[in-house]
Amino acid sequence: MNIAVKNLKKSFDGQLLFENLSFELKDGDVLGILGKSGKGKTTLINILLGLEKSDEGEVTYSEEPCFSVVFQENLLFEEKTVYENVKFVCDSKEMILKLLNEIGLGDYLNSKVSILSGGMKRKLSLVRAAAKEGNIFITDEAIREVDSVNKNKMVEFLMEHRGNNPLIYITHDEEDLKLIGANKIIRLKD
Ligand SMILES: Nc1ncnc2c1ncn2[C@@H]1O[C@H](COP(=O)(O)OP(=O)(O)OP(=O)(O)O)[C@@H](O)[C@H]1O
Repeated sequence: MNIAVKNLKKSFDGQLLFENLSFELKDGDVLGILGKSGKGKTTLINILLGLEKSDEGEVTYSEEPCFSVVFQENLLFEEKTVYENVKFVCDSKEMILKLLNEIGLGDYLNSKVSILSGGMKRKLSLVRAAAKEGNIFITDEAIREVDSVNKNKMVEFLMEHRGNNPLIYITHDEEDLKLIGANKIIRLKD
């Protein structure tokens, strides 16, 4: 999968977030998008996902994109169980159990999401993205709300399960970006 982003421009109510933003991604690439709060990180991925329109520019995919996404907000079904949440994107019970065990949620299969801690919900969001057979991985602050041991574990999990698909990794944290080892970085500033 190749992604070509050309001359993107986006502003809201006269506030310019970015312009002339261009980059290309291919299989294996890890793109870090770094920027403080409000600089347009989520807007940029919404444009890539087709949820938001850019003012100018274009995004081209070499094949039909299928996104595995960890959204900034977990967007989990709080009243459904851990298992059911992953089942929405994956038919293989074996795969679901394997992924949940790997990330350390194996004991919570039948627990409602609403009883999980913030970090556990983050892990579940990551499992759901990994369980989906996509060809692009996008994560927005994937490893927030967890301690450093769990951060390392989640990064390892993410890197294993994205396979060779391009990964777009959004964060406001330089240290998190180092952990992920991005080979391309975009810094959104004023
Ligand atoms: N639909 C919208 N209408 C108007 N303004 C918007 C809209 N979406 C985002 N904005 C504004 O655009 C700016 C960038 O928002 P965005 O959510 O992309 O930032 P971010 O870098 O992801 O921030 P954070 O790290 O806090 O999530 C903010 O000032 C926000 O208020």
